[in-house]
Amino acid sequence: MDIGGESLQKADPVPADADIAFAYSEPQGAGGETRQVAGGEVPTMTTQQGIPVGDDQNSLKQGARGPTLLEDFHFREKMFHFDHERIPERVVHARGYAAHGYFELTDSLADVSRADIFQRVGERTPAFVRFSTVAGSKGSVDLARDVRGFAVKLYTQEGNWDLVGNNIPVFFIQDAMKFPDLIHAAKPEPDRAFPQAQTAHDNFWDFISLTPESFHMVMWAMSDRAIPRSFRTMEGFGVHTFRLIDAKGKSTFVKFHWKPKQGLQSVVWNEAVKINGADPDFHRRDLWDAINSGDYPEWELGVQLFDDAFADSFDFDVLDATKLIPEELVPVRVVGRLVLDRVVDNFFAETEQVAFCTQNVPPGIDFSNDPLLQGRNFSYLDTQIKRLGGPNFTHIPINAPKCPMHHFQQDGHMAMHNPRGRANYEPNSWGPTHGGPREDPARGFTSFAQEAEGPKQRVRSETFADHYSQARQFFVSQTPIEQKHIGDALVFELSKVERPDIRSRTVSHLLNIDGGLAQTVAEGLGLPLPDAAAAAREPLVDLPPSHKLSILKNGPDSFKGRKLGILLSDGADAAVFKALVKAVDKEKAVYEVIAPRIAGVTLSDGTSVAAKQKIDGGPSVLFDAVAVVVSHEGAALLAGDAAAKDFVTDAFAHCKFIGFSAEAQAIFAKAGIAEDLDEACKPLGNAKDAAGFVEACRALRYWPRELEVDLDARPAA
Ligand code: HEM
Repeated sequence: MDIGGESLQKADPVPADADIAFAYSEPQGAGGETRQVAGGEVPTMTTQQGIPVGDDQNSLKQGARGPTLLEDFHFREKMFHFDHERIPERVVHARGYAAHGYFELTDSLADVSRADIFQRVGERTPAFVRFSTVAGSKGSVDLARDVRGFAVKLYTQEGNWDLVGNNIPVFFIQDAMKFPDLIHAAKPEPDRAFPQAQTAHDNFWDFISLTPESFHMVMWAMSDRAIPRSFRTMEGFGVHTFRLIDAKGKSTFVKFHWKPKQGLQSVVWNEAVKINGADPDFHRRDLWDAINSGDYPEWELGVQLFDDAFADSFDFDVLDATKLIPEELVPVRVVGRLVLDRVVDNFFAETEQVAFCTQNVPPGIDFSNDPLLQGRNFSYLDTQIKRLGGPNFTHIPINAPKCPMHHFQQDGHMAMHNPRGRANYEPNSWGPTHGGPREDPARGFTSFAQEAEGPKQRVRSETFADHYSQARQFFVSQTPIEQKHIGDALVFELSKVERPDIRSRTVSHLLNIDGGLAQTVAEGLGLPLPDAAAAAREPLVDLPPSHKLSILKNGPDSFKGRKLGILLSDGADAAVFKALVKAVDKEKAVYEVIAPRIAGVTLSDGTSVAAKQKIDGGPSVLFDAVAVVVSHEGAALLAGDAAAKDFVTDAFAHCKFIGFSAEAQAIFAKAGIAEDLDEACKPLGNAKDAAGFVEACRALRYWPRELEVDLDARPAA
C-alpha cells in the first residue's frame, strides 16, 4: 500500500533477475533469522500509524528467552490486523475471478433508450467483470459442474449499471421466494458439510425433482455449458426481461446477451474431474495468462428487443425467468463490444470487494415485473451490507462510480468522504453554492409508469405453468454428441443420489421432455421406467430446434487463444519442435513444453528448451491438443512412466488432436492405444506435418472417437 496513498501498487508478477535477492546471502539476527533491512530504494516499513519499524522478526520480550510483553504495539497491531483479514464469502458465487476492461458502443440504441452509455457510437465505458461458480466455497475448484456467473459493472457517465448475469439464459426458479431453498439444496448438506461444489447429491435432486419449473435450466446445467473450457469461451445472459426507456418515456422490452468472439467451447466431464486435481485454478489462470499476454478476450453485447405485442403473442410469459426467447423469433442485435484488457492489481481490493447489484441501473434502463428480478433487487444490497461491513461499501474504489456524485448520505462505518459544508439536508436555504445538490426531474431516473392493478395475493401466474416445452426445445437443438453428454451427466449425478425414489422421480420429469433421454437415463441407472410426472400444462412438442443453443454449432473456426502441450524428451527432433512453435505462433495460439524434468531438454540439434511443466504436473487435460515429440531413448524412458502414459491415454479419451513423432509409438503401445490411433492422431515426420497438425487442431476435438472410448456409448453386452 502506498504510504498515505489510496492505490495499491501494481506488482510485477515476475521480478527481473537483478531484483531477486537470495536469502542465504542476507544478514542474520542472533538466532539465525533473516534480517532484510531498508535502504536505497527499499522503503522503511511502518506500522499502520506510520511509525517506523525497527524489527519485524521478533516480538518484544523480557530477556531473549522471556515472556512476550503486552506493551509490544507493533506485534499487537500486526496480529490484530491479521486476525481480521477474512470477511464473509458471498453466500452464493463465492469463488470468482475478475478483470478490468471497457465497453465500446458500435451501434447506437438512442432510438429505444435514453441511457447515456447507448448514445455515442465509438465511446468507451470502463468495465469490471467478475466470473464465478455458484455453489462452491471461495476455495473450491474451477471445473465444478455448475452455472457460471457473468457479472458486469459498467461505470457509465450517469451512474453504475450492473448487469449481473449468468452463462445460462434461464434460471431454476420463477419466484425469488424459492431462492434460499434452491441454494440450501445445492450447497453441501448441512449435517455432513459435503459434497463441496457439486450438485450430485440427494438434497439437490430431491428439491429439483419436486420443482418441475427447474427442468429447463437442469438441461442446460447437465450440458457442457456447465463445464466451460474458459471464461473466455462462454456466453453471458442478463436472463430476465428488462426494459429500455427512450427520451419520451416509451418502453421496449429487452434481453441482454454477451457473445464471446473466442467462440463457445467446453471441456468433457472426465477431463473436468481431472483438471480439478491438476489445476484447481484452471479458469482463473487462463484469464490471467490471456490478458497478461495481450490476448484480450472480447464479447459482443447483443440485445433482443420486443414490444408488448410480441410479448402477448409469445407461447410463454416474458416475465418467467425459466424461459428464453429463441433468436430465430427475435434476432439478437449487436450494439457493442466488451474487452477485458487489464488484470486486477489486488484480488481482495477489487475481485473480493466488488459488489454487483441488480438494482443498479441508470436512466434509460428499467426493470420488468419478473418476480425473480424483483426479489434480487432486494437481496444483493441486503447481503452486501453484511458482507462488506456497512453501508459505505460504495466508497470502496472498485464500487465507486466514476461520474460525479452528489448526495446527502453520510457517516456510518468506514465513511471515506462525507458531503462538505454545512448543509446535509434539503430543501435548504444555503443558496446555490453552499446548499448542495437538488433533484433533476428532466435528467433524473424516472421509473416506467406501468399500470398495476389486481388483488393483493400470493399466487403463481398460470402463464408460468409450462415447465417442459423449452427444456425439450433445448435438448432437440443439441448435436448427438451433446445430447449424449446430457444423458451421461444425468446418469452421473443421479448415480451419486442415494435414494432410488429421487432418481426415479427425476426420470419421471425427463419423460415429459424427451422419451429417448428418459430411457437412456433409466437404463444408465438400472431403473424401471417410471410413469411421466403430472404436467401442469401439456408440453409443446413442435417447438423447432434453435441452433444457437448448441455449443458445437457455435464453436471457433481457429485454434487462436488455445494451448498446445508439447511433450519433449532429450534428443527430440529440433526441426519438428521449431515448426510446431512457428505454426502455433501463426495461429495466435500458445504452447507449453512438458518434459521428464523441469530443467528441460536438449533437442537433436543441441538446442536447450526449458520446460514449463514436469510430466507429473502437466497432464494433457490442461491442453487443447498435444504433441509428443520424443527420441528413441526418451520414448523408452517415458513408456515406463505412469504420468506419461496417462498423458496420451487421456488426450486420446478426451478426443483431442494428437501429433506424434514416430518414436512416440513406443509410449502409445505401453499405454494401450497404439492400435486405436485414428485420423486425428497425426504423424509429425517433418516441419510440414507440424503446420498441418496445428491447422487440424482448429476442429478442437475429434468427436467420433468418443464412441470408442466411452462405456456409455457402447451397446450393452
Ligand atoms: C431470486 C433470485 C436470486 C437471488 C435472491 C440472488 C442472490 C444473490 C446473492 C445474495 C448474491 C451474493 C452477492 C454478494 O455477496 O455480493 C448473488 C450473487 C450473484 N448472483 Fe444472484 N441471486 C438470484 C438469482 C440470480 C440470477 C437469476 C442470476 C443470473 C442472471 C444471478 C447471478 C448472480 C451473480 C453473477 C452473482 C455474483 C456476483 C459477483 O460476481 O459478485 N443470480 N446472488
